[in-house]
Amino acid sequence: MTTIIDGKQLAKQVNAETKERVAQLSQRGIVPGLAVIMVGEDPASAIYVRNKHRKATQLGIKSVVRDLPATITQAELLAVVQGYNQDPSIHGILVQSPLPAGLDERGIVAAIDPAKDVDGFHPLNVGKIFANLPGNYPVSCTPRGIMTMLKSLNVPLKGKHAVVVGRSMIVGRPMGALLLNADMSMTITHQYSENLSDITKTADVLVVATGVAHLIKAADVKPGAIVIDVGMDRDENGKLTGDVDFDGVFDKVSAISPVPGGVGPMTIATLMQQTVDLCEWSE
Ligand SMILES: Nc1nc(=O)c2c([nH]1)NC[C@@H]1CN(c3ccc(C(=O)N[C@@H](CCC(=O)O)C(=O)O)cc3)C=[N+]21
Repeated sequence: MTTIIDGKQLAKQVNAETKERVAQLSQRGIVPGLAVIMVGEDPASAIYVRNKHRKATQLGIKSVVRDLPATITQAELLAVVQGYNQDPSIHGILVQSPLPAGLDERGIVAAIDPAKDVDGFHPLNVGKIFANLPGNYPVSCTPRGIMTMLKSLNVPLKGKHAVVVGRSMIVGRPMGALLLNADMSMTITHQYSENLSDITKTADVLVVATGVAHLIKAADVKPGAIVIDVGMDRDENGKLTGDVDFDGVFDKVSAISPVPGGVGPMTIATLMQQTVDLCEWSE
């Protein structure tokens, strides 16, 4: 029996908890605030931003979407970020990625107040997670959501082998850090890894975030493995699909997250959760 890790259902549970926490805060006259900065007109980004805005509003979070032209200069964008840094009604700031060419995304992210860095992309917060420092700080939402998914399975992770395919700053690297912090053995692989299949076949937990549709097939997974698919790819018919050949690996693994309905909804739920975290931590 293979468990389908239902990210949509789990996201509903997380969102219900978030909504309850927002209600508790409102009794003290506090409203968590999220500012989403979107530069240019990337259509995919526009949809994501709209979804985030809708979810935040549903949960009682104040959501501000700032649409800026692709022609904005680095200095002007920095000034917008600094405005939200100074704004006490805003607890989380997110700069939708990717930024148009010509803007230095790293420089913009580094200008966000680390205490308002709801994406967990600021180098200070990235450093903390890699150092496994105790205390309260934001963590990249997709990996944090994936940890929530893994915990929902109620299987021990300690001492097991986690393999992450992909080494991005947003998913692969922080994912590896969280799995390591959960006392797993941890391997990060990437596009230059030799004998990738030999490595993925040793994974008790396999997290795949490459952007290559159906890269991982049945021959690449260990029997009984837990597989998390972070892919957001399009198949030949333009349909959303993952980095894992879901149908092919299904019978071989113990648990797998689908695309859509897996990691995506959990990323948004975690973003909302972390907005409320930042608000509570600022009190
Ligand atoms: N600063 C920043 N922070 C982000 O968190 C961020 C970003 N930039 N840039 C773009 C990516 C992408 N991302 C997604 C979130 C949810 C779904 C999601 O909910 N997907 C649904 C389906 C969506 C569909 O059908 O197209 C699902 O997987 O079921 C997808 C993608 C957040 N991102």
